[in-house]
Amino acid sequence: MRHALIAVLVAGVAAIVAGVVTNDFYLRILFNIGIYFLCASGMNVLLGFAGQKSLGQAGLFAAGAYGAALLTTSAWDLGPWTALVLSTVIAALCGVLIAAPSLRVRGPSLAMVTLAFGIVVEKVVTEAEVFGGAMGIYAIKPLTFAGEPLDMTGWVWLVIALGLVLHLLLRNLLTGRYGRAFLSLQADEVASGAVGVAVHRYKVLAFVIAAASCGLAGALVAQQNQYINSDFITFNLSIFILLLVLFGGAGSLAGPVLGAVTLTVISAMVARWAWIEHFVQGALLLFALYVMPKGLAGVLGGLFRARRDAAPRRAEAPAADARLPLREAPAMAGPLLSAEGLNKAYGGVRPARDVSACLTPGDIHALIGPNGAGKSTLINMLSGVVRPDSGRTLFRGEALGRAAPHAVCRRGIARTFQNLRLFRDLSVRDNVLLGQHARMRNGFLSSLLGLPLAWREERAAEARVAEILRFLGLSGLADQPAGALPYGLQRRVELARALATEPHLLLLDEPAAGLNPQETAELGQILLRIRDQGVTMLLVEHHMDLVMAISDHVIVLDYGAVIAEGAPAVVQADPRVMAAYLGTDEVEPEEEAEGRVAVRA
Ligand SMILES: Nc1ncnc2c1ncn2[C@@H]1O[C@H](COP(=O)(O)OP(=O)(O)OP(=O)(O)O)[C@@H](O)[C@H]1O
Repeated sequence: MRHALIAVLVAGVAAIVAGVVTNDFYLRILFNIGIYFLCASGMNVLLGFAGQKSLGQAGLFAAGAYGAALLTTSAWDLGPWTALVLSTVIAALCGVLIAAPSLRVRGPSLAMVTLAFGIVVEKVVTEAEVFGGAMGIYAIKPLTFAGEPLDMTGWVWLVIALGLVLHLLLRNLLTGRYGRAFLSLQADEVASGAVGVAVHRYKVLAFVIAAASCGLAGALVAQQNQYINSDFITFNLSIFILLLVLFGGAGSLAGPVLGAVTLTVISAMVARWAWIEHFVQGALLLFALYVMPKGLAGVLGGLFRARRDAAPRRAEAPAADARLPLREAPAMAGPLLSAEGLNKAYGGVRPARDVSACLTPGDIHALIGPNGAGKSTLINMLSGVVRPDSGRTLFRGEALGRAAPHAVCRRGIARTFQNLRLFRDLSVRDNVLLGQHARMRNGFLSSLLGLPLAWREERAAEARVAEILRFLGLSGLADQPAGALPYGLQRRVELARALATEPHLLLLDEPAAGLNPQETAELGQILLRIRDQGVTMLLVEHHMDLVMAISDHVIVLDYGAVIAEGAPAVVQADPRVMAAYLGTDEVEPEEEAEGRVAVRA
C-alpha cells in the first residue's frame, strides 16, 4: 500500500504541475516524460528483470504509431480510442515476433537480431507506399474526451494516468511469482527451467510486455501529433529507450521514472544543438554502464538505505519438528521411476549405453562410478535437461517423453546441480520461493491485477518456504543474498530450493562436493530426514562413506553402462565395481573369494 500511495502522490503532483503550467513547451516536456516512462516501464521488465537485451524497440514504437495511423485514416476509419487499444495489441503481437529469436540466441546475438528488426521496420516505413513513404501519414484522429479533442494539458493528464496504471500493474506483477521468474531467467536459464519456470513462455511474455508498452507510447505520439513519419522511427530511439532503463536503474521499480524524468529534461535542454544531443546520449550511456551499473535508483537506494549490522553467516541447527511440504498424490504400486534402455552419444563419446534402472519409492538410491562414467548425463536425461537418443523413462507409470525441464519439475522430479546453479543475487528466501513457482496457482491476470488469489498464494508459499528453511536450519539467512553465503550453505540453499518444488523424486548431483567432513556428515543426516518424510532420492556421489551410510540401493555406472546394482554391501563386494574404480579389468581371485573388495572413491 505504501508503494501505491507514493506512486499516486507522485502522479498527483505531476498532474497538478501540468494543470498549472500554461507554456506549451513545458507541457510537451511533461508529455514526453510520460511517453518515455511508458516505453521504459515495459523495457525494464524485458531488460532489467528478464535480462533480454533488445535494440529494436523503435520498431515496436512504429508498430503502435503506424497502427493507430492506419486504423484511423484508412478504410477502417476506426474511432481513436479503439485504434489506441488495437494498435497496442498489434505492437504486442510484433513482440511475439521478435521474441522468437530469443528462444534460440542469447546475449550479443539477440541484441543483433533485435537491432536488425528495428532497421527493417525503419526501412519498411520509409519506403512502403502503405505507410506514406518518407512523407508519412497525416490527419490521424486525435483522442477525444466528451466529443472534444484533448488539449495539451489533457494529453499530459492522460499519459500520467496511463503511466500510473501501468506502474501499479507492473508492480503487482514484478513483486511476486512473475517477477521472480523473470529474474531467474536473467540469472540462469537452466536453473530456471529446473525449478519449474517455463523459460520460453516467460521470455515471450517479457517481450510482449515491452512491445505493448512501447506500442502504446507510439500510438499516443501519433495521435497527439496527428501525423507520423519515419523521422520518428530511428535507431537512436531504440538506444534512447535502452538508456532510459540503464540510466534510471535496470531491475528497479523506480528506475523508469528516474530515467524518463532525467533524460527527457537533459534531452530538452540540449535539443537546440542536434549534434550535441547524440553525443550527450552516448556519454550518458557510457557513464551509466561504468559508473552506476545499478543506475540512478541504485545510487539513491545506496544513500537512503540504513547500514545493516554484520549479517549472520552461519546456519542454525535444523528444526527437528519442521515438516516438508509434500504434494498430494494417489498411492501407487510399482517403481516410482523406471528408465528403460537409455542411450546418449556426443560424437564418439557415449555417456549412456542402454542404461536401465528402477527407483523404488521411499528409498535413497545412489548412483556411483568413476569420473566420466555418465552419472551427470543420466541425471540430466531424467530431469529433461538432456534428451536421450533412444530409450524411455516412466515416472509414476507415465512416460516422461520429451518433456522440457520445467514440465519434468511440474511432474514431481526436482534436481540440484554438480556445479551450483543458485540465483546468486537473489536472497535465500527468493531462491527457495522460486522452487515454489510451479506449485502456485496464481496466473498472469490475477498477478497483474493484484487479486486476492495472488496475495493468498504468495503468503501460503512464503509460509511453506519458512518451514523448509527451518527444516534445513537456514531461517536466519533468509534475507541474505544467496551468492554471499559460504559454499556449504549455498549447497544447502540449492537443496532447499529443490525441496520447495515438493518433489516425489529428488535428483542430487554430488551434493557433498566441496563440503568438509562435518558438513558432509550433517548432509547425510538431512538426507535421511528428507527420506523419512517420504521423498525418494537418487544421489550421485563420490563420498563413499556417505553413500554407504545412507543409501538403500546403489547403482554403479562405468563407461555409460550399468555394471552393478543392489544393496550397498553387495555392491561394495562386487569385483566389477572394484575393477572399474581401479581402472583394471582383472580382480585378484583370492580377493574376490574372500569378499575383500572395497569401494574407494
Ligand atoms: N554436452 C556434452 N558434450 C560432449 N561430451 C559430453 C557432454 N556432456 C558430457 N559429456 C561427456 O560424457 C562423459 C560423461 O560425462 P558425465 O558428466 O555424465 O560423467 P560423470 O560420471 O558425471 O563424471 P564426474 O563424476 O566427473 O562428474 C564425459 O566424457 C563427458 O566429457
